[in-house]
Parts: sequence; structure tokens; C-alpha cells
Amino acid sequence: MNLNTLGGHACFGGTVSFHEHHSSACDGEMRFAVYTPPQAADGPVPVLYYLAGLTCTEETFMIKGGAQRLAAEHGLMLVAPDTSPRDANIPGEDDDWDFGTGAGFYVDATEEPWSRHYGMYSYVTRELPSVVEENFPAGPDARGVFGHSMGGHGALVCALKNPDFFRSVSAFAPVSAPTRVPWGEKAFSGYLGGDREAWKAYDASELVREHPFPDGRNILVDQGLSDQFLEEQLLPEALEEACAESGQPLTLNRREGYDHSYYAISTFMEEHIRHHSAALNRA
Ligand SMILES: N[C@@H](CCC(=O)N[C@@H](CSC=O)C(=O)NCC(=O)O)C(=O)O
Repeated sequence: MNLNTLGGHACFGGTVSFHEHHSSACDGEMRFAVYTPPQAADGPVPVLYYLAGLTCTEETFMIKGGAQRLAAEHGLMLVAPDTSPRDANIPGEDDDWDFGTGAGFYVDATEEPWSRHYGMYSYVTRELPSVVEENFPAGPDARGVFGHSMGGHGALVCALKNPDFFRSVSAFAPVSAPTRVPWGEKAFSGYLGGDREAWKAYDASELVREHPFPDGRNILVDQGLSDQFLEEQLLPEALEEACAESGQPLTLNRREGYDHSYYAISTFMEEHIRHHSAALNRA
């Protein structure tokens, strides 16, 4: 596998770097960003994957998330993939901001014309970790995942479906029940087809009701109460109810005055990094 490094920047004693490679899951070139903390000079470190939201790229989190200083303190590598394939030459791929380019929804599409390239679930749960673990000082047994909005949905789904692979999970303003909201209905109809039962495999609230994260591991969620998408798209109460039903420990912080932006995400970043560090740096 050929990894093309596009650039790098010293940052809090470590490095932010950008990379491109051929993805077999997406049958095309994919980009991702890595923050390598200073501790990696002495050996492999735990890896925390960040899944960004609609319209974002691999750069968004590194520029706006404010996580590098904290990752340097806790000795965590951060990895942020792009949010979809790009330039896949699919008719209409760039027409909407909430479907197609920048909106892969972290599913493996089964419907034409998306199924050939939109394998984002396989990409983030299998191919990308393999690439990272082959090319960076990344410990293979300590992975966490978090994300925002569409990426919060992705993080919850990836962790709940792969609890042995991802030891910790958290989310900022996640799309908590995508099968019940317009963003999810549009994406899942297009990528997965009309069978709403099949959609449940990618709905965190449905998944957690049946299979909570094992060993009583807590899920951390931060949700701003001035979030412009809260009532129509996010439904944190659906996740809360499902967790209560299955006995899944959940810390859902409702934050007065905060919206859907990276100003909110960066405000609560420290608590999320601490949450993951406590799980991933355990001996
Ligand atoms: N372009 C849209 C707004 C898009 C938006 O708000 N994207 C969010 C994620 S929303 C859910 O996944 C985001 O993270 N944007 C990047 C940023 O830098 O803020 C519109 O026109 O309303």
C-alpha cells in the first residue's frame, strides 16, 4: 500500500500530517490527517479516531477541534479521515451538502450508483486502522472513536458494532437515531435502499437497545441546547431512552447556550480526551 504524505506541521511537540492513499473499501483515493504526539517517539501510543460531520474534510477537526494540546498531554494519536469519497464521478454526487460528497454517513452503501465507492463503514473500521497501524507508531490494542453530528452517529455505530476493536466512544451532538430524522432518512434511502429494517444496523439507538457496550463502559455525549439541528435531526432523547432500556451507562451533558459549531466542540474537547485517555491508557 502506497501512502502519499501531503504535508506536515510541528504542533505541541508532535506533528500534524496529511496523507492520501488508494482505498479498496472506497475504490479510490482517500485522505486522512494524523496528530502524532511527542510520546510516540518512544514507542506505540493509543489511537483516537475522529469522525467529522456533514461538509467537513480531513482538515476540519485538526484546524478547529482544539484537540492537539490535550492529545500531547495524554499521549494519544489522533486520526481524522475525510467524510466521504471525492470525485467518484457519480452523477449528482456534488448536488447536495447532506448527501454524496462530504456526507458518506459511515455506512457501506448497498445501492447503485453508491455501492462501489461509498464503503465508509469498512473504511473507518478496518482499512484505515490497518493503514495507520502499518505506517505510524500506533498501538494495535488501544483504539477509541469519537465524532460530531453525522460523525457522532458514525462513532457510536462503529463502536457499538465493534466493541472489541474500539475500547472507548464519545460524541458531540450526534445524529442519535438516523432512521427517524430527515438527514438519516435521505442518506439511508440513497445508500441502503428502501428497506427500513436494514437501516437499523446503522442506528445507534437501535443498536444500543439490543447490545450495550460491554463491561459497563460509559458512553459520553455533549449536546448544546442552542443547537440549530437539535430538535429536527439529533434526538438525544432517543439515545437516552434506549440506553436506559438496556442498562447502558450514558453521560449526556446538555449544555445551555451552546450550538452545533466547533466553538462548542472545542469547549468540551478536554472532557472527551480525558474520557478516552482513561480507557486507552489503562495498563
Ligand atoms: N452547510 C450547511 C451546514 C453544515 C454544517 O453545519 N456542518 C457541520 C456538521 S452538521 C452534521 O453532520 C460541521 O461540522 N460543519 C463544519 C464547520 O466547520 O462548522 C448549511 O448550509 O447549513
